[in-house]
Formats: sequence, structure tokens, C-alpha cells
Amino acid sequence: MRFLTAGESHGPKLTTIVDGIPSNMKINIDQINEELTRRQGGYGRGRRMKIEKDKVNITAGVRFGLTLGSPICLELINDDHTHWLKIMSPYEIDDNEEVKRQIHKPRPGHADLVGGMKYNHRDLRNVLERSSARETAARVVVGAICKQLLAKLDIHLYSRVVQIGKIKDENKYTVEEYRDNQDLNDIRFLSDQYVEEVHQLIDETKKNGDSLGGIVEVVVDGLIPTIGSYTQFDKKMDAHIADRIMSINAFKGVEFGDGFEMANMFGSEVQDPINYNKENGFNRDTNHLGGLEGGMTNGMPLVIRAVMKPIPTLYKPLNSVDIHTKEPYKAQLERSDSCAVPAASIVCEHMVAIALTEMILEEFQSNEINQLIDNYNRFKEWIKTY
Ligand SMILES: Cc1cc2nc3c(=O)[nH]c(=O)nc-3n(C[C@H](O)[C@H](O)[C@H](O)COP(=O)(O)O)c2cc1C
Ligand SMILES: C=C(O[C@@H]1CC(C(=O)O)=C[C@@H](OP(=O)(O)O)[C@H]1O)C(=O)O
Repeated sequence: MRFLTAGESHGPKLTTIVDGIPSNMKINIDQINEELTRRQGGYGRGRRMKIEKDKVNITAGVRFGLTLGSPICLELINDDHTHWLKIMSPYEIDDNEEVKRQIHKPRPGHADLVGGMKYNHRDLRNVLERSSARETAARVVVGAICKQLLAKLDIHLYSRVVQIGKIKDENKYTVEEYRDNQDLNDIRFLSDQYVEEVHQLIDETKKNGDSLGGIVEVVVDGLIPTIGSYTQFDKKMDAHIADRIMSINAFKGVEFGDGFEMANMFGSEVQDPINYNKENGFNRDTNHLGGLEGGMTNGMPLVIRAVMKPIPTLYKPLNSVDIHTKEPYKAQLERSDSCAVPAASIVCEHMVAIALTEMILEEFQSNEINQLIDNYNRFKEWIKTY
């Protein structure tokens, strides 16, 4: 499976082409739209999310609700585009004051300065439009299709926010607790005890013209062992997941299982001892490694954490330099979220779904969904006899 997205944040729409989804798979459009709504939520987002009502439109690759095996084309309208018709017009237009208003004071931490250098743009709008995380809505559409495919193999993904700023939920949760609690509060913490404190932190931070980041967790339940491989660097499942997560705007680190904490532990505390019994086959009592050994899933739930840096656009802007005059200035002010960690947890969940689907489709190559399910389940049964 492969996919590409196109579209500027305030352009007419986002377009995605996904190739390689097996034929005859029922696409549940309502479920895609629910995932899009989940991504739009979260305390701390800016006004833009009140303007957009993300709903997917399928224009190719699906007939009577079933995939054809041909490329699937998916669109998301940017409702905000109606306010940017002139500024974001794809057509040549006569100069006017509004259009001439260029952005030339790059925001530290955003793509503005380096993107301007790379593509030789003197108006940094030409950079920020595409570097905006608006594009992650298109990825959630792809991830939602992947989640539907994975569900047919009895693989299920959950996510939550672990930390916003310095407020951290130190509890560890079982897969069952995840499964029973996916109707999360507006900060996407599994426990309600932090809601008020986090609201206050976000409100105060916003009042100070500052922004916040945090940590998100994705858990995957139902995976068989052996997805991915130790035989080649580009077949390692952990590396592939990390790649997909690190491609999300503002993500700066990924860890699996006990992750960075492993530096403080002994080998005997980190490796998960192996048990065997007739009913469950090979199994473990612990999951310090987060479900991955040797670049392969080991049959335990995947536990993945990732860190999002604080949003770069600040209402109290940092020092910058005007790229036209080279004079020192404060960075350009753009409408912005002050905290987008809850939304980012949804994006992360969907990028993990994409990473798993890519690897599973590579390993169980099938043109048709029922063949895929048969191939996968046959292998799942065989593993039990190992
Ligand atoms: C869901 C989501 C929403 C975001 N919203 C904003 C925002 O409103 N303002 C902003 O400056 N950055 C926002 N970001 C982060 C920037 O898109 C990101 O920092 C920028 O593209 C530069 O890329 P880098 O941080 O990966 O280097 C958001 C990121 C995500 C995942
Ligand atoms: C549009 C989305 O997020 C945007 C991501 C973003 C950025 O710089 O990354 C900047 C903001 O854009 P705007 O200036 O239009 O409000 C966010 O709203 C979205 O998530 O759908």
C-alpha cells in the first residue's frame, strides 16, 4: 500500500490517493468521518476547528461501498477556503493589496525560514500552507481505512494522552481499560482527575502567549507474532512505526514499551521471560519491550509513546529576522492552536495503523480482502502449532 496527499491548509481541498487496498472491502464512511471528528477535538485548539466540519468525499476506487482494488481517491473540503479565495487562488490574478501582503518574518520552530530558503520563496505563505498540520486530516482518512482493514484481522488500536506540559498521568493501563474507555474526555487522558488542572494550564499558557506539547500513547491489541523482520533494516517493524510517527508535524521522539526508562534498568528487568502452555502457546507475563523483539511483533500488545513539542506559533512571538530587510523583528503572528496534543494522539494512532497495514499487506500479499483474511488466519493458526 502506498499513498500521497496534496493540498494547502487554506486551499480548496485536501486530496489523497491510496493504492494497494485489497478489493471487495466494505468501506464504512461514517467511521472515517467519526475519526475525522475525533482529530478535530481537544481542549486548546484555535478557532479554525470551529470553521471546519471534516467529512470525506470518495471520488474513485469504491463502488457500491466496496473497494475495487483500484486507487482510492479521497477528498476533504477546506471550509475556511471561502475566506481565502483571493489569497489562495491557483490562478493568476491582478495584484491587489490583500494578495501583496506577504509573510516575511519566519516563526522559529515552524518550517517558514528553512522552507523559504529551500524553494526560494519570498512570501513564506508558500511554505506555511503546506507545512501546516492541516495535512494530517488527510492522513487520518487513510489511517481510518487501515483501521477498518486491521479490524477484519481482529487487530484494534487505541490511543490516549499521557502528558500535557508538566501534568502527567503516571498510571499504566491494561488493554482492557483502553478498550472500555475510548470515549475520553476533551484532553484525551484516560483518567478524568487531570481535566480541570490541564484546562487551567492551557488557559494560563494561552493568556501568556505561549504554547504546550506533551506525550501520547498508542496501544495495539490482537497482533500475531512475526509481523516485520530482523533480516533487513527496512523490514524492522519498530523502525517502520517510528518513521511513520516521526513524520507527524511537531513529533520529536518515539519509544516502545519501557522506552528511555530502560537506561535505568538491568537486563533482567527489561527482557520479558517466555512461558508456554497448551491453551495459549508461547506467552509472557510482562511487556517491558512493548510487543516488539528483533524488529518483529511478538504477540504482546504494542505499546508506543511519542513526544510532541510545544506549538511553534506564539501569541507572544519570539525574536526573528525579516527575510526582506534582514532587520530583527518579532515573528509573524498567525492564528494558532495553543495545545494540539489530544488531536495529535489521534493522528499518531492513525499513522501506526498505516505502518501496520503497510507491513501486513507486504507480508500477506493478497489482491482481495477475503483472501487476505484467509491467508492471515491460516498463518495465525499455524503459529499455534509451532
Ligand atoms: C494536530 C496538530 C496541530 C498543530 N497545530 C499547530 C498550530 O496551530 N500552529 C502551529 O504553529 N503549529 C501547529 N502544529 C505544529 C506544526 O505543524 C509543526 O511544528 C510545523 O509543521 C514544523 O514542523 P516540525 O515541528 O515537525 O519541525 C500542529 C501539529 C499537529 C500535529
Ligand atoms: C487546520 C488544522 O490545523 C492547523 C495547523 C497549523 C499548523 O501550523 O500546523 C496551524 C493552524 O492553522 P490556521 O492558521 O488555519 O488556524 C491550525 O488550525 C487542522 O488540524 O485541521
